[in-house]
Amino acid sequence: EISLKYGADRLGKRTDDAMRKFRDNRLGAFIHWGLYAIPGGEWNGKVYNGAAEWLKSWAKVPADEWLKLMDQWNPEKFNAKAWAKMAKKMGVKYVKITTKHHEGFCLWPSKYSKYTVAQTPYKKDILGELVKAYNDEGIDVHFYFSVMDWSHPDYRYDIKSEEDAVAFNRFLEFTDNQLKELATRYPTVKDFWFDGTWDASIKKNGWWTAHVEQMLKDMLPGVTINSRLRADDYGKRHFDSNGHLMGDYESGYERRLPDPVKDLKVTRWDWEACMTVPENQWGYHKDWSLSYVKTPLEVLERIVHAVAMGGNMVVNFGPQADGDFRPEEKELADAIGKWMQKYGECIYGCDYAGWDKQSWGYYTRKGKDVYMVVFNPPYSKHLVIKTPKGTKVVKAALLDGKEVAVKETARNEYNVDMPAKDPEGPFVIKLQIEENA
Ligand SMILES: C#C[C@@H]1N[C@@H](C)[C@@H](O)[C@H]1O
Repeated sequence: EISLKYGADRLGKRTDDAMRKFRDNRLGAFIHWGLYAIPGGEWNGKVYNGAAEWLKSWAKVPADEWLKLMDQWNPEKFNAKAWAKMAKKMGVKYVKITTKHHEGFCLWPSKYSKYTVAQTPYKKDILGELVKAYNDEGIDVHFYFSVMDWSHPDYRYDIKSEEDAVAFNRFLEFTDNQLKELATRYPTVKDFWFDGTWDASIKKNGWWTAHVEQMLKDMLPGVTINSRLRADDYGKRHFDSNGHLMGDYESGYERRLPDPVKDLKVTRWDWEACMTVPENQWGYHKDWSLSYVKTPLEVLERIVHAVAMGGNMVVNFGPQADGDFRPEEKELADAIGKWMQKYGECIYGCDYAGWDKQSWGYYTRKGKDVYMVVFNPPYSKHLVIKTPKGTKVVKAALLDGKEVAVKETARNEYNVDMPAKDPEGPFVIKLQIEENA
């Protein structure tokens, strides 16, 4: 291994209570909310089908013109308590909120920027209202923070001169100040999810990324930090030049998931995926017909897929400029919530089971309990199970206790019957097993 000053500072998973809670939460929601919700993907009469929160870039809008949108920021339908109730009903255990996206607009009254809610007609501290409302519902709050800031004159994409270096150091100090401000104002925050860290300017300042992780952990013991913040001495991101994960969990699975057979390496570390409901819209876009919109069933399968491989899943919501959610997102939250109400036992606190994936769906595991989450019931009406060597299946039952027949068909192979009554949707069978039998 090569020696690194700014590489991984720990090998293996964190085992403290705060990380255990992060892991056990399993299901989260993303809130992408900023000035971009006002134009919703349209600029000067042209609708852009790229990600709506990147409209400033697609339409080549100068920062000062873009930030004039602040004069229209007045979400009269915004109700933090209603947002928290919606999250509670969906069964999410945490919510990641965009404190500041690439545009530089801050959802909190930062004293280090003039582009904040305080300088809009709304005036009030939206982030503070949301932190309180979610926490009051027992939901953890995580902060999304974009290091890249299109509003700041000292931001640099690369460091090519002494002037660049001096300006970017001012920018890093500004960023430190905003992060300290967030950690001080909102001490119940449990996680920082950094984004906008791919530019050469940051990769050439790996020291700073290690400093930020340590600074936040000193201020908020137990806080978790995503791998996307980190760059090592040589600019390697997420995993250092020795292949060790930096930060507390891998955060590279954005709109994609590891393969349940070929990518089992991810089960060796903590990781969290995040997903959009349309093909690629994080912020509010007025026209979802421009791309495929995943059904609640397709969102649910991605949630189960992540947990089955020992990861978390964060489902994205892009609230409207008026502070309400679009009908499709309300319907999604309701559908997922109904399923979690009935079957959440196979998600919360669950992990990778270590059994060979079968075509009918996914396994999750919690201690001695192994769950079968069935998405694709076979024509044979038998769900084939292959157990690891020395593991026997003693009993199989639906979560309401009703048993289903299990027949051994070969060494470490079983047929589990489908329930007598068609469950009409993905369902769960809980297995009682004996290991080292
Ligand atoms: C690219 C990019 C960003 N990363 C996602 C989490 C969204 O914030 C998107 O704008």
